[in-house]
Amino acid sequence: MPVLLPKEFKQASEIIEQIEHYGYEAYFVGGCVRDLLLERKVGDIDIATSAEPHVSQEIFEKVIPVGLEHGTVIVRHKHQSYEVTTFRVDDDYSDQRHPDSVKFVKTIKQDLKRRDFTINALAMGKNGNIIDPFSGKKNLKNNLIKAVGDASDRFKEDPLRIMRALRFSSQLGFSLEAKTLDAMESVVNEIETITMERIVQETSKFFSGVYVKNGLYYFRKINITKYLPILKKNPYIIDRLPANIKPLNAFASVIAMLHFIEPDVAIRDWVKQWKCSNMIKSEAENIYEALLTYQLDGLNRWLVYRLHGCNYRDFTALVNMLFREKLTNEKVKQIRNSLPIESKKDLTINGTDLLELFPGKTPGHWMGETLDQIEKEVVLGNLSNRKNVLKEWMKWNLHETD
Ligand SMILES: Nc1ccn([C@@H]2O[C@H](COP(=O)(O)OP(=O)(O)OP(=O)(O)O)[C@@H](O)[C@H]2O)c(=O)n1
Repeated sequence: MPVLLPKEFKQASEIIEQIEHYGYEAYFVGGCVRDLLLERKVGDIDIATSAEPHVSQEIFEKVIPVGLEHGTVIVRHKHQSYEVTTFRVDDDYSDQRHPDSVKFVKTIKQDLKRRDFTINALAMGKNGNIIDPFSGKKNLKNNLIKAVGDASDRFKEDPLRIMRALRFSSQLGFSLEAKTLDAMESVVNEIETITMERIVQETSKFFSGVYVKNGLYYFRKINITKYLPILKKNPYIIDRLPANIKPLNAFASVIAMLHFIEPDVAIRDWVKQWKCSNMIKSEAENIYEALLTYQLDGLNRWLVYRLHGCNYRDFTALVNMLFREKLTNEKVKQIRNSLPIESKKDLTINGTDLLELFPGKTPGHWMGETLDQIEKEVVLGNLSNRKNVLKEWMKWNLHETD
């Protein structure tokens, strides 16, 4: 029975129709078919075709040649982007892969054969008919992650697939088939050959999985910590993860959690060794600061004021995991909405006012420090954000000669 196509697939099927019109084959492939069959939210819609990239470039008006040597172009259609890739086999999935590692092949079946897991080796025609040479549908039904063909070969082609398997077990809650798991265990050391950027991407998806507890079971089982920076020297950190671990959306939150569990490993060391951006570093510090404040004082206005909005959800999850509380996102938002100011800029006084008030003083650190103090008092509700009130406060607390 063909699958009923949702709107986004119907629009994408216009691309398939167009390719077929020119006498070539084309199918939806990979994660989008898997997620459609699982009734999960579908991410990118990828298309595989017998047409070579130069043909796609001729067929479509808006084509971005993102990886011609690997057979990939992006087709823009009705304001959406679709990766269209020629049927191929690939012996090398690394970032620095050599163009010679890719060979174009004739059939969709050959293309599906080089893919990592049976649940990802599914193709679907424009009318929803499924092509499933490796029983991917059965494995989806049985919640099983099973490598296509020889598992060791699949993992040796791209050791990142070991992390992908763990990531799918965390996202989908699936089990790992015995031979697939054995193969992962026996080649797990090859993880060290992969660039940190790819490892971080997968680890981040791993910790955001709804079934992260399930994923962690396999993570521990294959001893992957032996081959990951920092964790190889401190494997106990993983054992100390909260038993009621919850999904975390951002990798910064994962770093904050790991640093909270083992404060001897600094956030800057995680960031350096896992080659993360400065943005991840500052968000990790922001969340960690909030966790420490919570541990000392509980949820207060100052904590919420300092915490970046993008971190609310993960902070709430971390509090519930690490302190076994029942904090809700709504509670945090409620406090945020009750704050008298959103940032220092909203204070009714500024540096110029300070200098006017104390003409004898020379500009310096005292100005920033005073404004910091006032900011905190206003946020905590101890001072009203009215110019005359703040001026009065300063007269009492600061002296001309200080
Ligand atoms: N190392 C890899 C990476 C990808 N693939 C294949 O390429 C498809 C697309 O890969 P990608 O977009 O990275 O992952 P998805 O499986 O689509 O999952 P998601 O989009 O959720 O990350 C996969 O389904 C799989 O068939 C593979 O065989 N080996």
